[in-house]
Amino acid sequence: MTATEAAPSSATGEVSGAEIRLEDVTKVYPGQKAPAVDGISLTIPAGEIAMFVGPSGCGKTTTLKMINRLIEPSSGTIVIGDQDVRKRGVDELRRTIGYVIQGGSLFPHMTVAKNIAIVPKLLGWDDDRIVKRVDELLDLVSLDPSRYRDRYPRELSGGQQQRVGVARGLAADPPVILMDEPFGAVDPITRQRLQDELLSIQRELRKTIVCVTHDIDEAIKMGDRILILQEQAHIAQYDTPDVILGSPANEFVADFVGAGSSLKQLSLARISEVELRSATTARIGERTAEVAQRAQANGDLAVVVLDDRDRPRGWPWLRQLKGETIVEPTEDLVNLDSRATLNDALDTMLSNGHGGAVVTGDRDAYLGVVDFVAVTDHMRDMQARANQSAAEAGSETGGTRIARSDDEIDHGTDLAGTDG
Ligand SMILES: Nc1ncnc2c1ncn2[C@@H]1O[C@H](COP(=O)(O)OP(=O)(O)OP(=O)(O)O)[C@@H](O)[C@H]1O
Repeated sequence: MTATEAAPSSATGEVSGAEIRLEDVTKVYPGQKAPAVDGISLTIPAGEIAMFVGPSGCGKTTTLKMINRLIEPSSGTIVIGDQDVRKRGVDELRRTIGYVIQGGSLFPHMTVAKNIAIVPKLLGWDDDRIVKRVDELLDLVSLDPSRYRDRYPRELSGGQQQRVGVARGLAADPPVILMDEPFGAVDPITRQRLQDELLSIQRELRKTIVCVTHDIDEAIKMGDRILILQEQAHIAQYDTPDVILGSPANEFVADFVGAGSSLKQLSLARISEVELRSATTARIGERTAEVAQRAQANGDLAVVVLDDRDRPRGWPWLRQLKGETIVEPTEDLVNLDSRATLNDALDTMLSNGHGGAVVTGDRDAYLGVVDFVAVTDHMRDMQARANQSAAEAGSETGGTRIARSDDEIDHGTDLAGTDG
């Protein structure tokens, strides 16, 4: 097995990605004097998500596209696993690197299944294996295979097209996936869902993912590491989100990340840190009277309806339960993945009228319900901890870092105060 043919991913969460190393990589476009990318060196550990952010024209996309040789570097070395990408045929290289761009870029004349199967077909997989893989991937990106495999891209919403784009990027189980503004073209709620789905998929697959984004909140939410670039792809800072938020390396980073970072700290805290409540659940086909009785005994006014794979399908109020048995709900329930951020949680809670949200884990399976009080309590705890570490940092170092923290804390108080 070569370094770029990773072992098939399993549900165990083992790393199936490969390390990516850039060594003094430069790109000068023909006819230009100044390099678009000027000697960047960077290591992305196997199994991590690296988010590239920076001002327009700073060289994010050029850097990304040099990894799969859509753009050839002028000098320097790029190594994936233990192989120099220049030593590999361009076609073969690209088949082992997933590539996902804005809108999914699906071929309009091909069905969803055919779009997903492009690379496996090129790799000569037999038909049975391809059919199985396509269904498995549609399932993974939360599209019911029987409903969607034979549709054409025009018969899908923007978010669904983007999901198919992600499925296509994953099709041949590549160790490395490159993404260029993958969720740039969808509305905020769909964007949040797609982000959550990608995080959930990544929890299982542990690929190495490199993703260009314009959205610093997306970078904070998704990234194990964030690369902040200045002009000509000079590195302003490359670190974990909490270090970048807590200790920006310079003014450029501080400005870029934005003032009042406690709001952004909410993007660091995950639902998985908050205590969940176990709400009354019901199965499709169960007798309504029994479900209502159970809910009343629990003091619940609504029940979470689960399908046969434990996936929440709806969250009807008791008064909405008509008929003898529980039927498949028609509402479009917005679930929260346990890796969603507290920011996402607040958005979802404010839009559904339940004062809470249904939380799911791997493969969209039901975990529990998070409510408004639990989130605001958690925010208060976070703030108390931030206060304490600011005070401790103050007694050690004094000065500017404290001023910044005070600023952050004020914003935190505002938020908790207004919404809670
Ligand atoms: N094919 C090309 N020929 C000449 N110059 C190019 C070419 N592609 C990009 N550039 C220039 O190289 C620089 C970096 O471009 P790149 O697209 O990598 O930036 P970016 O950070 O991804 O920008 P954005 O956020 O706007 O997409 C820019 O100054 C751009 O104008």
